Amino acid sequence: MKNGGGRTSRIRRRKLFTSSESRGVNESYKPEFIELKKWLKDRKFEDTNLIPARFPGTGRGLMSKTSLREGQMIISLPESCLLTTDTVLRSYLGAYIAKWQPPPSPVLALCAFLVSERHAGDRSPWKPYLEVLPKAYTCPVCLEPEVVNLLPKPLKAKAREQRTHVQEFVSSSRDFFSSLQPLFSEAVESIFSYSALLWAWCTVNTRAVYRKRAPRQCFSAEPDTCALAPFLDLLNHSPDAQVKAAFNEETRCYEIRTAVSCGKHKEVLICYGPHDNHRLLLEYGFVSIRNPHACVYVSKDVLVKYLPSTDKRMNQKISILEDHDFIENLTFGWDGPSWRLLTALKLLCLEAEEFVERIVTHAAVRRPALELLARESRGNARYSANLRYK
Ligand SMILES: C[S@@+](CC[C@H](N)C(=O)[O-])C[C@H]1O[C@@H](n2cnc3c(N)ncnc32)[C@H](O)[C@@H]1O
Repeated sequence: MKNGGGRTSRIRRRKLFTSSESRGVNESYKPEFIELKKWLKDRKFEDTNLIPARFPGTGRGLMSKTSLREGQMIISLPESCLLTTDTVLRSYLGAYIAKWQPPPSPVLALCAFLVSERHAGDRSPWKPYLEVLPKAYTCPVCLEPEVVNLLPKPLKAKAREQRTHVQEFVSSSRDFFSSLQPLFSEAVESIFSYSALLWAWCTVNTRAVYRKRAPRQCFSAEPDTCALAPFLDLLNHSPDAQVKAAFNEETRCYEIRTAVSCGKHKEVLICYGPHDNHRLLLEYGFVSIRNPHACVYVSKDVLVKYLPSTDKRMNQKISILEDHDFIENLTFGWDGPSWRLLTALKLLCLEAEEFVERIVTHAAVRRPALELLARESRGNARYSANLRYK
């Protein structure tokens, strides 16, 4: 078949891309969404202008039924719909958490509750929510080692760290799960299996909204900031989405308002944060094609490889950068090198005399010397960013 490369086929391709990106296929008729809507209504959630739909670019998300005005409330989810550590403490797990030593983390409590409720099946009051949760995830911890091996080096290292973290999270919680045995007729090992806990961990990590709770004695010192927000958690990410999202202490609802107007039948997106694609893949299992925060990580090996091998001070310079946490997260973005990368490069490129004068002989004031380099680099990074847009 001939591969069309002419002007007409380019225009056709472009049109297809634009229309398929904005048009979603309504999924609100699906039984699981009808059940979810009833469940939300029972908990005083008012109907919204949004419906579940599937989009070619982003997958399942929420679509506007009507056009939306700037500042319009699009979701107001009552506290009673949120799944938080309060929900867990009020449940049958509460007494077990309260007496367990050392205290479990807030995330462990949420994961244990999710696994236990999913195991309860039809008996779970959370069933309509559990039914719409993804069955599997695409975060690196879920990928086969051969796939992880194909990732760029710094990301590969972070993906392996994530796997180790989850494995430790599960193995260090085994005794806690054993303590829950009186609640179940089946063996807890089969209920709280690695795959069940991996699913729960990914559910919390890819879907939870930020809702800070004061520390409590029954939990470990890790911050308690995750809340699962049914329906609201169907919103996909766009780096340039403009919405305002926060828990309103007066209305006791998690509220989302548009910051700009939005057309009818468009996907409504929120911004998960100014994340680069490494972070999006690690935390959410996807990458964003036109990501203004996309960047390339520069490893220590690459830095050393392209600097003069004759520099006798290279090892000393590298260890100064390591000591001051300036060897990780060095990146090139759309605007050129980040100020961290510029700082590292400045230090590594200092001539012997200047290096001795500015850094070595002032060992006691090394931090301020580095800070000065960093400040100069911040200025340069901003300057190169401005140049790009002129
Ligand atoms: C809070 S959920 C959003 C709803 C989700 N799409 C669903 O079907 O349940 C976050 C997950 O949605 C997916 N996602 C969000 N934004 C995306 C995007 N721009 N492109 C592709 N997938 C996206 C990722 O799998 C991410 O982990």
